[in-house]
Parts: sequence; C-alpha cells; structure tokens
Amino acid sequence: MGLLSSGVCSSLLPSNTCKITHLSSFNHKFGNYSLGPTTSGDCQSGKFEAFSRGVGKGKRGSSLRVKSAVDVDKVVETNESFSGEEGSGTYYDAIIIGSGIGGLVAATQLAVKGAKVLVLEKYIIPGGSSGFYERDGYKFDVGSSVMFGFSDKGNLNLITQALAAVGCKIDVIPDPTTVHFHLPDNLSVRVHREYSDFVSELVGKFPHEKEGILKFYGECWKIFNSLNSLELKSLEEPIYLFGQFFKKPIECLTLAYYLPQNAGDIARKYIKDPQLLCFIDAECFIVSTVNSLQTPMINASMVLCDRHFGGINYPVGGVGEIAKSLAKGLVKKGSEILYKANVTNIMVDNGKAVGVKLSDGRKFYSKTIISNATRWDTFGKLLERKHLPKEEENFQKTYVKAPSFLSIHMGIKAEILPSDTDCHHFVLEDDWKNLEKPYGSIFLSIPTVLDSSLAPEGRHILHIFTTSSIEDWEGLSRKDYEAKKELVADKIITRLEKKLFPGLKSAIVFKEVGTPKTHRRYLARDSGTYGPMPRNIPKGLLGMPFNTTGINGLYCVGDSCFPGQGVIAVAFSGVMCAHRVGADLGLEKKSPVLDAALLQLLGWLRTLA
Ligand SMILES: NC(=O)c1ccc[n+]([C@@H]2O[C@H](COP(=O)([O-])OP(=O)(O)OC[C@H]3O[C@@H](n4cnc5c(N)ncnc54)[C@H](O)[C@@H]3O)[C@@H](O)[C@H]2O)c1
Ligand SMILES: CC(C)=CCC/C(C)=C/C=C/C(C)=C/C=C/C(C)=C/C=C/C=C(C)/C=C/C=C(C)/C=C/C=C(\C)CCC=C(C)C
Repeated sequence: MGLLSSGVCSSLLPSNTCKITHLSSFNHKFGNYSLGPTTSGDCQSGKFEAFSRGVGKGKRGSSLRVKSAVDVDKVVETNESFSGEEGSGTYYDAIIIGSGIGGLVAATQLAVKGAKVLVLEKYIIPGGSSGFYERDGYKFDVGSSVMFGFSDKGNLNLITQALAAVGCKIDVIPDPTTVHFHLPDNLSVRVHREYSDFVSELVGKFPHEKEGILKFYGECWKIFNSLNSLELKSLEEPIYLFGQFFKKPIECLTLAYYLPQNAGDIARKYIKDPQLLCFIDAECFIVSTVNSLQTPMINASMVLCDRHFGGINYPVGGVGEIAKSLAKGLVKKGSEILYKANVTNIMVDNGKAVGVKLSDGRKFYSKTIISNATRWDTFGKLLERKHLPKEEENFQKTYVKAPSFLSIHMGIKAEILPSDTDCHHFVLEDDWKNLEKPYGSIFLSIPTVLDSSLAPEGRHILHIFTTSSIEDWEGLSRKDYEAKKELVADKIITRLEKKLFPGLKSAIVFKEVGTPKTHRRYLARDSGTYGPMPRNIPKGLLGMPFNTTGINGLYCVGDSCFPGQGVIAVAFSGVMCAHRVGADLGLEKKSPVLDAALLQLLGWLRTLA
C-alpha cells in the first residue's frame, strides 16, 4: 500500500497550507495498485493518509479512506468576527453574489490583490455546479467530473493557479482517458491522454482522412499554443492587452484571427467524411452543448488540446474540494463568505450599483458588485427591469439558455463493471440526429474509477446525465413528477445496460434522480440552464460579453461571460473579472482614456456578432 498525502486545507491538518499533487505513478487500469509517496510535501503538516484501491474487484484492502477535507458544517462558519451588515460600518471593495468557481476565483484573486471581499452564497456550501453532496457513504459531484486546467504546467492550468494564489494545493489523479465515445454504427473512440495515441486510434477508424485529422487538430494546437503562451488577464484592460500584443504579436494576432470563427467550419476545410464530421460534432457537443458549427474555435481548441497537454486530472476527494479550498483560502486572505445568503436585489443609486439586499432583509454595501448568477438571473431577477442595459438586450438576442440536465446519481455494486472501464463515457446509440435532442445522448462519469474513496467499499458511483428542458417537468403534481422521474431514469438506465453494462439494473444499491427543477432550485440558475448557447450560428466568441456591464460598478462573472460554459472557462472569467475590477478599484494599473476607447471598441465588435 502506498501513501498519499491528503487533505485540502484539511481541518484534520494543523497547517493552513493546502496542496495539489499529481499522482504520477499509478496504473490506470483496474486492479489493485499502489501510489508511491508523493513528493510535493508543502502541506506542511507532514501528516499523511494511506490510500490505495482495488476498484475492479471492489476492494480497498487495508487502506484508510481519504477523508473529506473540510466538513460542510465547518465551512458554513467562515469567520467568527463576521460583521459586514448594514450599520456595522464595514464597506467592502467587492461583493460577489454566488460562490460558483467563477465567483470564487474572482473573489480570491481580488483578495490576493488586497481587496476586502464579501461572497454571498444562497446555498449552504460553496461550489454551485461544481459542488458536491453526500448520501449513504457516497460523495457525489453535483456536475461534471471532467476537470481541465488542473495540471502543473503551462499558463492554462487556471484551477491550479487559482488555488496556488491562496496557498492551496490539491492532490489530483491523472485520468488516462478523457472520454470514451460510444457512437452510432458501433463507432467507439477512446480519447487517450497521449495525443499520439488518440490520433492513431482516430486515424485507425478513418484511415482515408488521416491528413484531414492531422490538419484539423493541428490547427487546434496552433491556437492552443498561442493561448498557452499568454499571461491571462482581462481582455477589457487596455494596458495589459496592448502589452500582450507588443510582447507576443504573432500569438495575439492568431487569437484575434480565430476569435470570430467556429470549429465546424474549420473541420470542413479538411475533413469530408460525414461520419467523422459527426464525431467532431460530438467532440464539441460535450463541452458546448451545441454542434461544431456553433462552437467557437478558440474554445474547441482549448479543450481538444488541454486534455492532452495538461491532461484531465481528478481532485482527490471529489470536485467539491476545489470550491472548499478556494473558500478557505479566501477567508485566510482576510475576506469573507456568508452562506444561506440569498441575494434578492442589487441596489442601484444614480446609475451605480452600490449594494445588495438579501431575502431576510439584510443589506450590504460595497464599491463594486460582481454577480456570479447567470445574466438571465442577474438582469431578470436581481435588478429592476428599468435597469436592463442595451448590451444585455443584445446578449439575449444572440444567446439563449441552454437546456438543463436530468441527472441520475447512483451507487452500484462494483463487480458489475468490467475491469478496464474508463471514467467518462459519452453514449449516442443509433442516430446522429439525436445528438442535440433532449435525452438523445447520455453522459456518464464513474469518478470512483479514479478515486475509490468517494464510495463505500465494493461500490462505484455512476453519475449519468442527459439534456432535458424545464418545460418537460412543469405543471405536474408531486406524484406525477416523481413517477415521471422514475420512468425517464429507468429508460436511460436501460439504454446504458444495453449498450455498456449488462446487468446494471440489478447492481443498483442507491439511486437519486435530479431534474431541471432540481438544478434551478439548488443552483439558482434560471430554468436550471447549463449556460448560454448561441441562438443561431455565432461569430465564434465575438458576441460573448466580458465582465463589465452597462451598469456602473456592476460586473458579471461565470458562464454567461466570455469564454462561456465550463469550469476552466469560468475560472478564466474569474481571473479576467478580478483584473478589471482590481484596475477600477485602483489595485492594478489603469488608464481611463484607453479604458473608454477599448470598452467602446469591444462593445462595437460585439454588435457584429
Ligand atoms: N450545470 C451543471 O450541471 C454543471 C455541472 C458541472 C460544471 N458546470 C460548469 O460550471 C459552470 C458554472 O459555473 P459558474 O461559476 O458560472 O456558476 P455556478 O452556477 O456554478 O455558481 C453560481 C453560484 O451562485 C449562487 N447564486 C446564484 N444566485 C444567487 C443569489 N441570488 N444569491 C446568492 N447566491 C446565488 C448559486 O447558489 C451558485 O452557488 C458551467 O458553465 C458549467 O460548465 C455545470
Ligand atoms: C479583444 C480582441 C478583439 C482581440 C484580442 C485577441 C486576443 C489576445 C484574444 C485572447 C483570447 C483569449 C485569451 C481567450 C481565452 C480563452 C479560453 C481560456 C477559453 C477556455 C475555454 C474553455 C472551455 C470552453 C471549456 C469547456 C469545458 C466544458 C464545458 C467541460 C464540460 C465537460 C462535461 C460536460 C463533461 C463531459 C462528461 C462526460 C463525457 C461524462
């Protein structure tokens, strides 16, 4: 049995420092294996927890389980001396509505710059879509378990960097296969961590398209390498932006060239085989919920390459550890986070956002307000209609709410899974036309393949999700709603049983079904939406708004900002937002004249989208 240092800002550990370690020496296939002692021991406690696994055989041997690093109850109590309410005399530099990864990255980055920040979160723990919940000994990720940006190299490992900024590191487990596609006509493709292995597998399926495959993915690499060479900050801050153009002109011009382009058009320049083009659609769909013709080329390049460059790395203890660490790091930097704090109004005075009001009547004031709620929630619910800026009207013309998801969280007997099962699967059985239809394709994550500590011994977690719209679930009586959940979930599980795991139903020991209404309720997202998606064919990323809004002092962060959906994407939006807000607060360099010119130029460019 090997040893792995555990604990994300663990309450078990005496030190306040947290850590990320790459568990490099592991055998990714099933069966028992050992993890060697980790080397990055900067969680200075020196306390280690034993960790080993026997996933395929459902064994854990004599290992101890990696402990959930911080208990939820402790997170709720963030700061004993909290006193930021109206009348307390506390006036913040920034109030952040929501503690999704976008909000937390913005908050921590600002706190590091010296700002006094208050995060207000409606729910009882941080993380939003990247949160977790525990039931019957299982620790479920609320959303996706595919983590980009968690490597130890390059400039795009934004999750690693965000944690490091507040002195945190988390142990991660490299995922050898980003996703295993199970597609019509029995097309099965594994996206291996090694780029050359992935390309060989794809070329093996489409030998006549070898050149097209190399050219398309090669163009993605050109963009990725440009992105990866830049220092990433706010594209709305001219001193930084012009500085980057000066330092890296070719890379910036490359990005400017691809900014208005979509992946599907570029794929079609090189690839003719209709089935391969459908595969590229599926590649894009899993990260953008739309086909390749609607997926911005920069976003596609980011995910299609980072999975090989930095790789997909799963945080030990589950995705929820990221938000918990960021929240702890924030408090360590002297800022505050308050849970069960439901913001109902953004207060605007003389055209400037000045504070927020909670559902229990409390009021908080601040120099700037940053909303991590979606733009539909921010401008549709938190502000009076009269405050809807023209820019937001335009945004709502260009983008619509993507559907939500039906999610099934299950605990199953481990022996039902073949020993070489991958962690992530995407299933579309018969007809490519169903790719984007509700319930058409199925996403499946089995995070216990990587971290067996998330489930009781001898069990696996299956997180199954498929697109579904809120309209499908409204107007039902409680009884009909429950019955429909069972029926729809049963159909999805039957499909997986047929396609992937015979006998699956008989192996289920725990099952909980969430609908778009669940997402709306717990994530406070209008219609439970997954994020914005283009109404028509977009001009790449050109129409996506950044962080400033038409209301002075109000900023947005998260997936309804550039560059869109995705944990790493919202982390970038958090970095950009903190930089822009930092400049406006006088914590970063700023040029008011250049600001006005750039913001006007960017606003005009968006009207072309
Ligand atoms: N929807 C999913 O199933 C899912 C799953 C995994 C990852 N993701 C990714 O996460 C991204 C979203 O991240 P994000 O940072 O933009 O946002 P988020 O939706 O994850 O977090 C927003 C947070 O704000 C809080 N909030 C909203 N309104 C509030 C209010 N009025 N008062 C107080 N708190 C409020 C919510 O409770 C939530 O914690 C998505 O784009 C997606 O790619 C989504
Ligand atoms: C301004 C102007 C005009 C110009 C300028 C030019 C320049 C310089 C530019 C620049 C740019 C930049 C920097 C950009 C950046 C970008 C980025 C970073 C991006 C990113 C992106 C990302 C993304 C999109 C991601 C996503 C992801 C996702 C969504 C994921 C998901 C997942 C899932 C769902 C899972 C699946 C599962 C299974 C299969 C199971």
